[in-house]
Amino acid sequence: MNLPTLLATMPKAELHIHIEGSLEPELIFQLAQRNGVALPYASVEELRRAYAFTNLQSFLDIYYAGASVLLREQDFHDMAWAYLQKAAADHVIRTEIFFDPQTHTARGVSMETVIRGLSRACKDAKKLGVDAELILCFLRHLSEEDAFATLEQALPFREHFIGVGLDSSELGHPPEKFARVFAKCRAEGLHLVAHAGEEGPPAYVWSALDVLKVERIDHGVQSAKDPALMKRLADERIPLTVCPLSNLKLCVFPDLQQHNLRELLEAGLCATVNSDDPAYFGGYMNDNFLQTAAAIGLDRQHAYQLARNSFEGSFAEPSAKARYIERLDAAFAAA
Ligand code: HPA
Ligand SMILES: [Zn+2]
Repeated sequence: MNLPTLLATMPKAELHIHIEGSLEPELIFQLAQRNGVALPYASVEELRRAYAFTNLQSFLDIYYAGASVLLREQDFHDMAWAYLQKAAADHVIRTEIFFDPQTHTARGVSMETVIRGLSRACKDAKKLGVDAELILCFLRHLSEEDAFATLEQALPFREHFIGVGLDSSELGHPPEKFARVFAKCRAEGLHLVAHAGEEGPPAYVWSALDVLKVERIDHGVQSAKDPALMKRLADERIPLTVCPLSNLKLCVFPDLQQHNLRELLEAGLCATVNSDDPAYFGGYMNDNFLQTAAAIGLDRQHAYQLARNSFEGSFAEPSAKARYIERLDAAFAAA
């Protein structure tokens, strides 16, 4: 089996996907019509043409505007279901999905509407052969007080999400701004992750680990600038959820050939490949794997390690992890 086919068909986990970032322009227009929401774009093509980003903030402005069409439980379900079908087609057998409740509650949509819609789609995903879980993200450009209020609204639905994360504008909003709310989440037994070192410095990765006590770093590619941090990440096998096409589209790297994924892997880090916001960045999981492999020259061993890292880095129960890895080994043995 050639490498592209192996990359596409190997079982894998996705650990970094914002569900609002899976909203395709076609679905944005359908939902706008269904809900009577006016859009500042005349057509799907015009909206797609606006997807020319120069950095994280230029993307976030359009991403939050796109989410304004989501009003009802069914809308959240339909968005997640569309993503889960794409994930299944890419041989994703486990996915841990971020959602941004503050983007919706700030518009008057209830926490219950958001969580029930997404959670129903995750349960339905079993029919597709995908184990899907939810991770609630706090928006870091808002206050910690706002994050506490969000947690309060979400706790009645505690059984519907497995952890919390931290996303949105990184620069100027270091992890330590959220020290107290993460401590509370930890006491609640929630898993903890945070975006760090996407555009921000290695210091933000250190504080995500040492102050927030996160179990995984989302992005983390700037860690390569700090040898002591690289050693820590490798020694402790702290997973990095790397998103190559996102990094390309948000100009974190000038081109995919210069992406440092290989460097991270070869330094022994638990690096993984993920899609981040696939509707905005030009590709789902297999697009990320195939384009990155071609650009930086990944081989069969890298492919195996990336898939294995994705299961190792997941929050699945040990028995489920073992089953996933058995399926991976069987796929490589047959290939
Ligand atoms: O890549 C990202 N970084 C920060 N916040 C985000 N929200 C959606 N995608 C991202
Ligand atoms: Zn992200």
